[in-house]
Amino acid sequence: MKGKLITVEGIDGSGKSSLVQKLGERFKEETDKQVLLTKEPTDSWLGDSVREGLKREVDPLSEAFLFTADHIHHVRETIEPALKEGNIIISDRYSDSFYAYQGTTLQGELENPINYLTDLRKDFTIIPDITVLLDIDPETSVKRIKHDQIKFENKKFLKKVTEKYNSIANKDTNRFIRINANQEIDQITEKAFQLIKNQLDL
Ligand SMILES: Nc1ncnc2c1ncn2[C@@H]1O[C@H](COP(=O)(O)OP(=O)(O)O)[C@@H](O)[C@H]1O
Ligand SMILES: Cc1cn([C@H]2C[C@H](O)[C@@H](COP(=O)(O)OP(=O)(O)O)O2)c(=O)[nH]c1=O
Repeated sequence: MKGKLITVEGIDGSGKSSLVQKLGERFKEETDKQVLLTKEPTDSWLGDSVREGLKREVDPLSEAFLFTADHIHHVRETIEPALKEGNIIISDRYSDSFYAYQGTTLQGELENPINYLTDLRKDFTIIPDITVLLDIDPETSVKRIKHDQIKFENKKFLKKVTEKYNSIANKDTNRFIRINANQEIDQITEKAFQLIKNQLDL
């Protein structure tokens, strides 16, 4: 029995964490499968190192490898075993965050950052069965953020990340579901839930 990997993506403040919680509740109500909620950066010490890096000035290539160490750990320790068990996994961020954010921080440093980053991970990542991309204007998403802002949480940067997300999603329309995040959370949840259920035949 093979499980399903669902990922939720979008810029900071787009509503990912809220959606993951609500989707988790919906799937628990409607299926007899185990539902596992997870996230990147992870809660492990590798995730702590990533969060430490987010508070510091660090060169973007080193930072990309920190994110990648955390991702490998996440795939091996959490994703692979849960898929083997037949679980439904919902991850709050995953590799598309990496391609969109590090694709932006490495712009100008590498010739084609997204190709480089995709190639870097191709031998050990597991591609999600479906990815929900929350569409929102950075002006709106930044206003929603209540904690002290970390380095990526500014409109100019998030505009560039949005362009990267759009270009990644446009190349993989079978995997991506795009939802307008400027609606009530319950509406977003219901739309995402129905689309995922239909597409994955759950
Ligand atoms: N659909 C929505 N409409 C209005 N506010 C929202 C919505 N979804 C989330 N929020 C609020 O916006 C803030 C950021 O949401 P969160 O789910 O943490 O986003 P992310 O995980 O993408 O950073 C939180 O205060 C949350 O309550
Ligand atoms: C997983 C991942 C996150 N990030 C960034 C996005 C966020 O700005 C930051 C922390 O992620 P997160 O805690 O999910 O932030 P938020 O809840 O505000 O969306 O790390 C990357 O740059 N690359 C990655 O591969």
